[in-house]
Amino acid sequence: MIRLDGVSKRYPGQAKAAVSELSLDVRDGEIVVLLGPSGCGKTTTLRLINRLIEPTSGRIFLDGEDVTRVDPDQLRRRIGYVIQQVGLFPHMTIADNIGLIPRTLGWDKKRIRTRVDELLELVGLDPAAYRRRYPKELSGGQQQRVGVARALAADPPAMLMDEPFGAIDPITRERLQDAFLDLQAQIRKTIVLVTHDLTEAVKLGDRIAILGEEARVRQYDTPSAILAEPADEFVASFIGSGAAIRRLRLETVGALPLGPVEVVRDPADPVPGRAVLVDGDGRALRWLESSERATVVVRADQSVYEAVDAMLRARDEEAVVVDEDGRPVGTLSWSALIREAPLAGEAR
Ligand SMILES: Nc1ncnc2c1ncn2[C@@H]1O[C@H](COP(=O)(O)OP(=O)(O)OP(=O)(O)O)[C@@H](O)[C@H]1O
Repeated sequence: MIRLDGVSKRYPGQAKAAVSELSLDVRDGEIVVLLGPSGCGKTTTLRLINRLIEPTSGRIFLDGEDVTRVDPDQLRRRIGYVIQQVGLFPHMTIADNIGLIPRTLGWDKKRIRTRVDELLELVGLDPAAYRRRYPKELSGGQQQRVGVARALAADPPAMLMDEPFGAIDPITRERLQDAFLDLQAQIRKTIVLVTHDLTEAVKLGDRIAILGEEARVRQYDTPSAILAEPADEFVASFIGSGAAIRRLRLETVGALPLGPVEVVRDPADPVPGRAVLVDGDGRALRWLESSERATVVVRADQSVYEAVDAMLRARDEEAVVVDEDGRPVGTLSWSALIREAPLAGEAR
Protein backbone atom coordinates (compact mmCIF):
# COMPACT_ATOMS: atom_id res chain seq x y z
CA MET A 1 0.00 0.00 0.00
CA ILE A 2 2.74 2.47 0.97
CA ARG A 3 6.17 1.47 -0.23
CA LEU A 4 9.41 3.31 0.12
CA ASP A 5 12.16 2.17 -2.19
CA GLY A 6 15.67 3.31 -1.34
CA VAL A 7 14.53 6.77 -0.25
CA SER A 8 17.18 9.25 0.85
CA LYS A 9 17.05 12.83 2.03
CA ARG A 10 19.98 15.11 2.60
CA TYR A 11 19.08 18.60 3.73
CA PRO A 12 21.06 21.35 1.99
CA GLY A 13 24.35 22.09 3.70
CA GLN A 14 24.19 19.00 5.96
CA ALA A 15 27.12 16.60 6.09
CA LYS A 16 24.98 13.59 6.95
CA ALA A 17 21.78 12.38 5.36
CA ALA A 18 18.61 12.70 7.47
CA VAL A 19 17.29 9.58 5.78
CA SER A 20 19.56 7.16 3.99
CA GLU A 21 18.40 4.46 1.54
CA LEU A 22 15.20 3.71 3.42
CA SER A 23 13.07 0.86 2.09
CA LEU A 24 9.84 0.04 3.89
CA ASP A 25 6.58 -1.71 3.05
CA VAL A 26 3.37 -0.80 4.83
CA ARG A 27 0.46 -3.15 4.17
CA ASP A 28 -3.16 -2.18 3.63
CA GLY A 29 -4.94 -1.41 6.86
CA GLU A 30 -2.00 -1.84 9.20
CA ILE A 31 -0.46 0.55 11.70
CA VAL A 32 3.28 0.79 11.31
CA VAL A 33 5.10 2.66 14.04
CA LEU A 34 8.41 4.38 13.36
CA LEU A 35 10.35 4.29 16.62
CA GLY A 36 13.81 5.63 17.23
CA PRO A 37 15.95 8.13 19.08
CA SER A 38 15.59 11.85 18.64
CA GLY A 39 16.95 13.11 15.34
CA CYS A 40 17.03 9.72 13.61
CA GLY A 41 14.80 10.96 10.80
CA LYS A 42 11.29 9.89 11.76
CA THR A 43 9.56 13.17 10.99
CA THR A 44 11.59 13.58 7.82
CA THR A 45 10.42 10.13 6.71
CA LEU A 46 6.74 11.03 7.23
CA ARG A 47 7.14 14.29 5.36
CA LEU A 48 8.83 12.48 2.51
CA ILE A 49 5.83 10.18 2.19
CA ASN A 50 3.38 13.05 1.64
CA ARG A 51 5.97 15.14 -0.21
CA LEU A 52 6.04 18.03 2.23
CA ILE A 53 9.72 17.59 1.47
CA GLU A 54 11.19 16.07 -1.65
CA PRO A 55 13.49 13.06 -1.52
CA THR A 56 17.06 13.48 -2.77
CA SER A 57 16.74 10.01 -4.31
CA GLY A 58 14.56 6.91 -4.22
CA ARG A 59 10.91 6.30 -4.98
CA ILE A 60 7.66 6.21 -3.05
CA PHE A 61 4.62 4.17 -4.07
CA LEU A 62 1.03 4.58 -2.95
CA ASP A 63 -1.30 1.75 -3.94
CA GLY A 64 1.27 0.57 -6.44
CA GLU A 65 1.50 3.98 -8.11
CA ASP A 66 4.81 5.84 -8.14
CA VAL A 67 3.87 9.11 -6.45
CA THR A 68 7.34 10.62 -6.51
CA ARG A 69 6.32 12.77 -9.45
CA VAL A 70 2.58 13.37 -9.00
CA ASP A 71 1.19 16.74 -7.94
CA PRO A 72 1.91 17.06 -4.19
CA ASP A 73 -1.43 18.77 -3.46
CA GLN A 74 -3.37 15.92 -5.00
CA LEU A 75 -1.18 13.41 -3.21
CA ARG A 76 -1.90 15.03 0.16
CA ARG A 77 -5.64 14.58 -0.34
CA ARG A 78 -5.01 10.86 -0.45
CA ILE A 79 -2.99 10.92 2.77
CA GLY A 80 -4.34 12.36 6.02
CA TYR A 81 -1.72 14.05 8.23
CA VAL A 82 -1.95 14.45 12.00
CA ILE A 83 0.74 16.28 13.97
CA GLN A 84 1.44 16.75 17.67
CA GLN A 85 0.64 20.46 17.72
CA VAL A 86 -2.65 19.61 16.01
CA GLY A 87 -2.41 22.78 13.95
CA LEU A 88 -6.10 23.77 14.04
CA PHE A 89 -6.81 27.25 12.75
CA PRO A 90 -7.74 29.30 15.83
CA HIS A 91 -10.09 31.73 14.06
CA MET A 92 -12.08 28.93 12.40
CA THR A 93 -14.83 26.88 14.05
CA ILE A 94 -14.34 23.16 14.59
CA ALA A 95 -16.69 22.47 11.66
CA ASP A 96 -14.72 24.78 9.36
CA ASN A 97 -11.43 23.22 10.45
CA ILE A 98 -12.69 19.71 9.68
CA GLY A 99 -14.29 20.85 6.42
CA LEU A 100 -11.10 22.42 5.10
CA ILE A 101 -10.09 19.77 2.57
CA PRO A 102 -13.64 18.95 1.42
CA ARG A 103 -14.06 22.69 0.69
CA THR A 104 -10.91 22.77 -1.43
CA LEU A 105 -12.28 19.71 -3.22
CA GLY A 106 -15.41 21.71 -4.06
CA TRP A 107 -17.94 19.66 -2.10
CA ASP A 108 -21.31 21.39 -1.60
CA LYS A 109 -22.24 22.79 1.82
CA LYS A 110 -24.72 20.08 2.72
CA ARG A 111 -22.30 17.29 1.95
CA ILE A 112 -19.57 18.98 3.99
CA ARG A 113 -21.90 19.48 6.93
CA THR A 114 -23.01 15.85 6.90
CA ARG A 115 -19.41 14.69 6.69
CA VAL A 116 -18.29 16.97 9.55
CA ASP A 117 -21.03 15.65 11.84
CA GLU A 118 -20.26 12.07 10.88
CA LEU A 119 -16.57 12.60 11.69
CA LEU A 120 -17.28 14.31 15.01
CA GLU A 121 -19.41 11.29 15.97
CA LEU A 122 -16.66 8.98 14.81
CA VAL A 123 -14.04 10.57 17.07
CA GLY A 124 -16.44 10.69 20.01
CA LEU A 125 -17.44 14.37 20.06
CA ASP A 126 -21.12 15.38 20.05
CA PRO A 127 -21.61 17.38 16.82
CA ALA A 128 -24.32 19.61 18.29
CA ALA A 129 -22.05 20.60 21.16
CA TYR A 130 -18.80 21.04 19.28
CA ARG A 131 -19.28 22.00 15.64
CA ARG A 132 -19.65 25.73 16.32
CA ARG A 133 -16.92 26.03 18.94
CA TYR A 134 -13.45 27.40 18.40
CA PRO A 135 -10.28 25.38 19.05
CA LYS A 136 -9.37 27.31 22.21
CA GLU A 137 -12.68 26.21 23.76
CA LEU A 138 -11.58 22.57 23.60
CA SER A 139 -9.16 20.59 25.79
CA GLY A 140 -5.89 19.34 24.30
CA GLY A 141 -7.32 15.83 23.97
CA GLN A 142 -10.47 17.10 22.25
CA GLN A 143 -8.38 19.18 19.85
CA GLN A 144 -6.39 16.07 19.06
CA ARG A 145 -9.63 14.26 18.16
CA VAL A 146 -10.57 17.13 15.88
CA GLY A 147 -7.11 16.87 14.29
CA VAL A 148 -7.81 13.21 13.52
CA ALA A 149 -11.30 14.05 12.18
CA ARG A 150 -9.80 16.69 9.91
CA ALA A 151 -7.20 14.26 8.58
CA LEU A 152 -9.99 11.80 7.76
CA ALA A 153 -12.28 14.39 6.14
CA ALA A 154 -11.85 13.35 2.54
CA ASP A 155 -11.66 9.67 3.51
CA PRO A 156 -8.04 9.16 2.47
CA PRO A 157 -6.86 5.54 2.38
CA ALA A 158 -3.70 6.40 4.30
CA MET A 159 -2.85 8.48 7.32
CA LEU A 160 0.46 9.78 8.68
CA MET A 161 0.61 10.63 12.39
CA ASP A 162 3.57 12.45 13.94
CA GLU A 163 3.62 12.02 17.73
CA PRO A 164 -0.18 12.44 17.73
CA PHE A 165 -0.52 11.91 21.47
CA GLY A 166 2.80 13.48 22.45
CA ALA A 167 1.70 16.67 24.15
CA ILE A 168 -1.10 15.13 26.19
CA ASP A 169 -1.17 14.11 29.87
CA PRO A 170 -0.62 10.36 30.48
CA ILE A 171 -4.20 9.49 31.46
CA THR A 172 -5.87 11.30 28.56
CA ARG A 173 -3.16 9.90 26.34
CA GLU A 174 -4.05 6.31 27.23
CA ARG A 175 -7.73 7.04 26.65
CA LEU A 176 -7.03 8.62 23.27
CA GLN A 177 -4.86 5.66 22.30
CA ASP A 178 -7.72 3.27 23.16
CA ALA A 179 -10.21 5.41 21.24
CA PHE A 180 -7.80 5.53 18.31
CA LEU A 181 -7.52 1.72 18.24
CA ASP A 182 -11.33 1.39 18.34
CA LEU A 183 -11.56 3.89 15.50
CA GLN A 184 -8.94 2.07 13.45
CA ALA A 185 -10.86 -1.21 13.91
CA GLN A 186 -13.74 0.52 12.08
CA ILE A 187 -11.91 2.49 9.42
CA ARG A 188 -8.89 0.25 8.68
CA LYS A 189 -6.68 2.97 7.27
CA THR A 190 -3.08 2.36 6.34
CA ILE A 191 -1.21 4.29 9.01
CA VAL A 192 2.38 5.30 9.63
CA LEU A 193 2.76 6.69 13.13
CA VAL A 194 5.87 8.27 14.64
CA THR A 195 6.64 8.08 18.32
CA HIS A 196 9.67 7.83 20.56
CA ASP A 197 7.65 6.12 23.27
CA LEU A 198 8.16 2.36 23.34
CA THR A 199 4.98 1.72 25.36
CA GLU A 200 2.93 3.59 22.77
CA ALA A 201 4.65 1.75 19.92
CA VAL A 202 3.97 -1.66 21.46
CA LYS A 203 0.35 -0.76 22.14
CA LEU A 204 -0.51 0.76 18.77
CA GLY A 205 1.74 -0.90 16.24
CA ASP A 206 0.84 -3.93 14.16
CA ARG A 207 4.49 -3.68 13.23
CA ILE A 208 7.29 -1.48 14.52
CA ALA A 209 10.23 -0.21 12.51
CA ILE A 210 13.10 0.56 14.86
CA LEU A 211 15.19 3.23 13.19
CA GLY A 212 18.79 4.09 13.92
CA GLU A 213 20.84 7.00 12.63
CA GLU A 214 19.86 8.31 9.19
CA ALA A 215 16.60 6.35 9.51
CA ARG A 216 18.35 3.04 8.91
CA VAL A 217 15.97 0.18 9.73
CA ARG A 218 17.49 -1.84 12.56
CA GLN A 219 14.50 -4.14 12.95
CA TYR A 220 11.05 -4.29 11.38
CA ASP A 221 8.68 -6.76 12.95
CA THR A 222 5.69 -7.23 15.27
CA PRO A 223 5.97 -5.75 18.78
CA SER A 224 6.01 -9.24 20.24
CA ALA A 225 8.85 -10.44 18.00
CA ILE A 226 10.94 -7.33 18.67
CA LEU A 227 10.53 -7.67 22.42
CA ALA A 228 11.29 -11.38 22.28
CA GLU A 229 14.27 -11.21 19.95
CA PRO A 230 15.85 -7.82 19.46
CA ALA A 231 17.91 -8.01 16.28
CA ASP A 232 21.04 -6.40 17.69
CA GLU A 233 22.57 -4.48 20.58
CA PHE A 234 21.11 -1.19 19.37
CA VAL A 235 17.54 -2.54 19.42
CA ALA A 236 18.14 -4.36 22.72
CA SER A 237 19.39 -1.20 24.40
CA PHE A 238 16.54 0.80 22.91
CA ILE A 239 14.00 -1.64 24.32
CA GLY A 240 15.85 -1.64 27.63
CA SER A 241 14.69 -3.60 30.64
CA GLY A 242 11.11 -4.64 31.22
CA ALA A 243 10.68 -6.45 27.90
CA ALA A 244 9.24 -9.52 29.63
CA ILE A 245 6.58 -7.46 31.36
CA ARG A 246 5.74 -5.60 28.17
CA ARG A 247 5.16 -8.88 26.39
CA LEU A 248 2.60 -9.84 29.02
CA ARG A 249 0.43 -7.02 27.70
CA LEU A 250 0.43 -8.59 24.27
CA GLU A 251 -0.52 -12.12 25.24
CA THR A 252 -4.02 -13.14 26.28
CA VAL A 253 -4.81 -15.38 29.21
CA GLY A 254 -6.62 -17.77 26.86
CA ALA A 255 -3.35 -18.44 25.00
CA LEU A 256 -1.83 -20.00 28.12
CA PRO A 257 -2.45 -23.63 29.05
CA LEU A 258 -5.17 -23.44 31.70
CA GLY A 259 -5.83 -25.90 34.50
CA PRO A 260 -9.13 -27.74 34.81
CA VAL A 261 -11.95 -26.11 36.72
CA GLU A 262 -14.57 -27.78 38.88
CA VAL A 263 -17.92 -25.97 39.09
CA VAL A 264 -20.78 -26.39 41.54
CA ARG A 265 -24.22 -24.80 41.50
CA ASP A 266 -25.16 -25.54 45.06
CA PRO A 267 -22.87 -24.38 47.89
CA ALA A 268 -23.93 -27.48 49.84
CA ASP A 269 -22.55 -29.89 47.21
CA PRO A 270 -19.53 -31.77 48.50
CA VAL A 271 -16.55 -31.64 46.07
CA PRO A 272 -12.98 -32.78 46.36
CA GLY A 273 -10.49 -29.93 45.97
CA ARG A 274 -11.16 -26.37 44.92
CA ALA A 275 -14.35 -25.57 43.03
CA VAL A 276 -16.06 -22.50 41.62
CA LEU A 277 -19.60 -21.66 42.64
CA VAL A 278 -21.68 -20.63 39.62
CA ASP A 279 -25.12 -19.05 39.30
CA GLY A 280 -28.13 -20.48 37.46
CA ASP A 281 -26.67 -19.37 34.09
CA GLY A 282 -23.33 -21.00 34.81
CA ARG A 283 -21.52 -17.71 35.49
CA ALA A 284 -18.66 -17.71 37.99
CA LEU A 285 -19.50 -16.24 41.41
CA ARG A 286 -16.55 -17.17 43.65
CA TRP A 287 -14.40 -19.98 44.94
CA LEU A 288 -16.76 -22.23 46.87
CA GLU A 289 -14.68 -22.37 50.02
CA SER A 290 -13.79 -18.70 50.32
CA SER A 291 -16.90 -16.68 50.85
CA GLU A 292 -15.07 -13.81 52.51
CA ARG A 293 -11.96 -13.53 50.26
CA ALA A 294 -12.17 -11.89 46.88
CA THR A 295 -11.97 -14.40 44.04
CA VAL A 296 -9.78 -13.39 41.11
CA VAL A 297 -11.84 -13.75 37.94
CA VAL A 298 -10.26 -12.89 34.59
CA ARG A 299 -11.63 -13.20 31.08
CA ALA A 300 -9.74 -15.38 28.61
CA ASP A 301 -9.40 -12.41 26.25
CA GLN A 302 -7.76 -10.18 28.87
CA SER A 303 -4.01 -9.76 28.75
CA VAL A 304 -1.71 -11.87 30.88
CA TYR A 305 -0.50 -8.56 32.32
CA GLU A 306 -4.00 -7.83 33.65
CA ALA A 307 -4.22 -11.31 35.17
CA VAL A 308 -0.88 -10.86 36.94
CA ASP A 309 -2.00 -7.48 38.22
CA ALA A 310 -5.27 -8.88 39.58
CA MET A 311 -3.57 -11.86 41.22
CA LEU A 312 -0.92 -9.68 42.85
CA ARG A 313 -3.51 -7.26 44.18
CA ALA A 314 -5.68 -10.02 45.60
CA ARG A 315 -2.60 -11.96 46.80
CA ASP A 316 -4.09 -15.08 45.33
CA GLU A 317 -2.09 -17.72 43.47
CA GLU A 318 -4.96 -18.90 41.36
CA ALA A 319 -7.42 -17.11 39.08
CA VAL A 320 -10.69 -18.35 37.63
CA VAL A 321 -10.66 -17.83 33.86
CA VAL A 322 -14.05 -17.19 32.28
CA ASP A 323 -15.39 -16.74 28.75
CA GLU A 324 -17.08 -13.53 27.59
CA ASP A 325 -20.34 -14.61 29.24
CA GLY A 326 -18.62 -15.10 32.58
CA ARG A 327 -18.66 -18.91 32.51
CA PRO A 328 -15.55 -20.67 33.84
CA VAL A 329 -13.30 -22.19 31.19
CA GLY A 330 -10.31 -23.04 33.37
CA THR A 331 -7.97 -21.85 36.05
CA LEU A 332 -4.67 -20.02 35.85
CA SER A 333 -2.15 -20.72 38.58
CA TRP A 334 0.80 -18.53 39.45
CA SER A 335 3.24 -21.38 38.93
CA ALA A 336 1.82 -22.20 35.48
CA LEU A 337 2.04 -18.53 34.61
CA ILE A 338 5.71 -18.29 35.55
CA ARG A 339 6.37 -21.50 33.62
CA GLU A 340 4.35 -20.75 30.50
CA ALA A 341 4.30 -16.99 30.07
CA PRO A 342 6.16 -15.87 26.95
CA LEU A 343 9.35 -14.16 27.98
CA ALA A 344 11.73 -11.87 26.22
CA GLY A 345 14.66 -13.66 24.65
CA GLU A 346 12.74 -16.91 24.35
CA ALA A 347 11.90 -18.05 20.84
CA ARG A 348 8.40 -19.46 20.59
N1 LIG B 1 14.91 21.60 7.64
C1 LIG B 1 16.03 20.98 8.02
N2 LIG B 1 17.24 21.43 7.64
C2 LIG B 1 18.37 20.81 8.01
N3 LIG B 1 18.41 19.71 8.78
C3 LIG B 1 17.23 19.21 9.21
C4 LIG B 1 15.99 19.82 8.86
N4 LIG B 1 14.99 19.11 9.44
C5 LIG B 1 15.60 18.10 10.10
N5 LIG B 1 16.94 18.16 9.98
C6 LIG B 1 17.91 17.20 10.53
O1 LIG B 1 17.62 15.91 10.02
C7 LIG B 1 17.77 14.90 11.02
C8 LIG B 1 16.46 14.16 11.20
O2 LIG B 1 15.45 15.02 11.75
P1 LIG B 1 13.98 14.55 12.05
O3 LIG B 1 13.23 15.74 12.52
O4 LIG B 1 13.46 13.81 10.89
O5 LIG B 1 14.23 13.53 13.25
P2 LIG B 1 13.21 12.85 14.25
O6 LIG B 1 13.62 11.42 14.34
O7 LIG B 1 11.81 13.12 13.83
O8 LIG B 1 13.54 13.58 15.61
P3 LIG B 1 12.64 13.90 16.93
O9 LIG B 1 12.28 12.55 17.52
O10 LIG B 1 13.59 14.65 17.79
O11 LIG B 1 11.46 14.68 16.46
C9 LIG B 1 18.23 15.64 12.27
O12 LIG B 1 19.62 15.53 12.36
C10 LIG B 1 17.81 17.07 12.02
O13 LIG B 1 18.67 17.97 12.67
